[in-house]
Amino acid sequence: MARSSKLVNSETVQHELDKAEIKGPDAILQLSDYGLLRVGSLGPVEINWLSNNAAASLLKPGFITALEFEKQEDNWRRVSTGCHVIDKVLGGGFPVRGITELSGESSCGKTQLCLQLCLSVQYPISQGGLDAGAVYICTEDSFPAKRLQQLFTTYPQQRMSPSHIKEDLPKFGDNIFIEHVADACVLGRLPKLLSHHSVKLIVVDSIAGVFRSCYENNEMKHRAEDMRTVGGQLHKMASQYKLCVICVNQVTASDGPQRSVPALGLAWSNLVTSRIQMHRSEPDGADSASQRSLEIIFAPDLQPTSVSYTISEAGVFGLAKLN
Ligand SMILES: Nc1ncnc2c1ncn2[C@@H]1O[C@H](COP(=O)(O)OP(=O)(O)OP(=O)(O)O)[C@@H](O)[C@H]1O
Repeated sequence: MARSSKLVNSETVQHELDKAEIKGPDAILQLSDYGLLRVGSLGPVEINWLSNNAAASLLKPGFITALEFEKQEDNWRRVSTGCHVIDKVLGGGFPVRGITELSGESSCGKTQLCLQLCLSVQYPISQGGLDAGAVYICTEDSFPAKRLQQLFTTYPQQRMSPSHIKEDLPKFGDNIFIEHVADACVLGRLPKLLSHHSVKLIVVDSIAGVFRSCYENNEMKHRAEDMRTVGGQLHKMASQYKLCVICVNQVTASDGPQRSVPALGLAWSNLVTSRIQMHRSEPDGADSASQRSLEIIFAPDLQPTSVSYTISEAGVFGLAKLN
């Protein structure tokens, strides 16, 4: 580590990192403060010291070339949702680093938002996309193909002003790769696909579905190991291909919208870089704009905040606050 502090015993911190198998500044920065708090016995002072030093060790002192600058930019890109209200809360969109978990009650709109991102990622970088395709891995329900078809026509109209709509819109359907898998081999064919196609978004809908079926009660340790393996693979792909990974997750023990707890427990939570939760307070059929909200629970670079949204034929769109 580049800096030291009288308050922090760097050897103890290093020991805790080694125990948790967290190697290098990249891995440290991919964890939120919440995630770091769960690493051994680190306290807020150590975490602050650790994050500052990890960031400092990545920042090269002095001049960098324009090419290096552009490469650094690639590490911090985001996929716009196509809605400036939601993007504002997300710091520009969904990040291409680490794992972003999108959790929420049934029918709150998680799948809708992910479908929308599969289109948005295909837009040019200048328009908030990443000029690349998406992989959609369904682990539970079948892929909502009809709804996606509808979005092909409705989403671009809402996303851009009519003067921007041109005939050279991306051919959305050609760049979305769909797979149905329901076990821990969920990422089996992905490496090959990623090496042959330009993909910048992976959606796993849902991550709970991967670990639901094939474990008995006495196999929880085995399940946690599989979770670490799958999480590690996703982190590796995100960093190697600089792509955005979104894991949809269900919530359990929902006792009012603020108390919903994402499924899979701590073993999974420790692997998540950013946790975003969608809420829906009324049953289907009673939709009203203010009854849905999207909340940042934790993220390394975002404030905990929330925004109301509505779902229309064109997708998920935020509602600007009235002053
Ligand atoms: N064409 C549409 N127009 C308006 N709203 C729609 C449309 N299609 C779906 N919705 C809304 O989206 C909601 C379902 O969202 P979605 O399928 O993303 O839920 P989910 O959070 O993924 O739920 P689950 O966890 O059960 O899969 C419904 O409440 C429905 O009102």
